[in-house]
Amino acid sequence: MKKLVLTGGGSAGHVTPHLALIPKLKKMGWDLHYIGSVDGIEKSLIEEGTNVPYYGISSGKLRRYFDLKNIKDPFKVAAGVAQAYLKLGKIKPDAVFSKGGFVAVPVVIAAWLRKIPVYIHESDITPGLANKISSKFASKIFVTFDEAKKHFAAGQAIVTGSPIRDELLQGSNEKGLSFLGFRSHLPVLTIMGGSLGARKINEAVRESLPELLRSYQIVHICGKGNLDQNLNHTEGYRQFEYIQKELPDVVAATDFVISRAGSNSIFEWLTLKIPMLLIPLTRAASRGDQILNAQSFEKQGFCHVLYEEDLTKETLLQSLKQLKADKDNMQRNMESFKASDSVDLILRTITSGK
Ligand SMILES: CC(=O)N[C@H]1[C@@H](OP(=O)(O)OP(=O)(O)OC[C@H]2O[C@@H](n3ccc(=O)[nH]c3=O)[C@H](O)[C@@H]2O)O[C@H](CO)[C@@H](O)[C@@H]1O
Repeated sequence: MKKLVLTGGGSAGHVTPHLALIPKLKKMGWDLHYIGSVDGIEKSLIEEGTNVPYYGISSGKLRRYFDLKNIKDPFKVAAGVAQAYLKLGKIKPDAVFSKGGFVAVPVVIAAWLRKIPVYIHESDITPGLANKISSKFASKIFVTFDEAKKHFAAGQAIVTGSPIRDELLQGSNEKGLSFLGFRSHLPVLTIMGGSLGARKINEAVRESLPELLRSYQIVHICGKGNLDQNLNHTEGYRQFEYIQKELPDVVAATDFVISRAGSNSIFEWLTLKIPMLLIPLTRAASRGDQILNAQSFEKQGFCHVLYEEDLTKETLLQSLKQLKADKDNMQRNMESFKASDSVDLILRTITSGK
């Protein structure tokens, strides 16, 4: 039986593509194992969402800026490499597949030391630091965007698009409404501030609630620790830290979305043809990857964009009005998008061992 070690974490975008691949890999007879951090979001997503055995290793953040933790973290990364090296020695996988994030770097280095082929996937137009480092040790790099290819060595990258979980496309509108306690008299607006939530979006939404609730029923995915208990009994408003199992039904019940521009999320909304208003993470808080993602979608007529610097109660309400008015047009543009068979492309390459 062929063995594959999966790795990636730190935020859900570095894990959910694995969730799309796992059922098919199992059907093909692969023996799967996951190496992640001791307590990152990847641990609960894998342990609760699959029966793939999970192993936690030490991990440190790699920063481009000065921070006192920069002194301690290289030791944590070195410890992670040693732990991953031992684990890989026990599992003896045929390959390692990394979806990026800092925890993946020690696993990739350990795999390279053991001469195990490494595959990685990059979801954004520009690679993150973890994937930039990992690419030096990888045989092939799968990328979501064609524009990402130029950041890697010639011939190394394959455009596969974004692997999307099958179940996300099979949700039920009725089940979604019933789970949310909603009726069908008003459209459902889902707000998803990235897998870790977004403070500024949460504030603007909560400030605009009285106006929003006149026109929409609201699902607010606000991230861990961001629930507002005062709003628990607000009619037509449901808040969640994260939605795992019920997400397919919730998206099936969704008419409009306000979302961060994380790559996996926006390709999911696009595939589901749900009109989206994107509020990308700022350059101050990131390398600007979400801005590029959002601009690429905007150019193709798949979304409207509201920059966080311009986000106020007024601009939020105004942007939503424009989104509603442009709905049919946007959905027509989305119809022209043909998703690549991402899961199969990735599986074919990993299986062929090239
Ligand atoms: C802050 C940060 O570093 N963000 C990055 C991170 O975003 P983030 O982790 O938010 O990633 P994405 O938006 O790409 O993916 C989030 C995933 O989580 C899922 N989900 C989310 C909320 C929820 O309640 N339930 C649920 O299942 C979504 O369906 C999606 O599959 O990785 C992305 C892909 O590299 C990057 O583009 C983002 O810039």
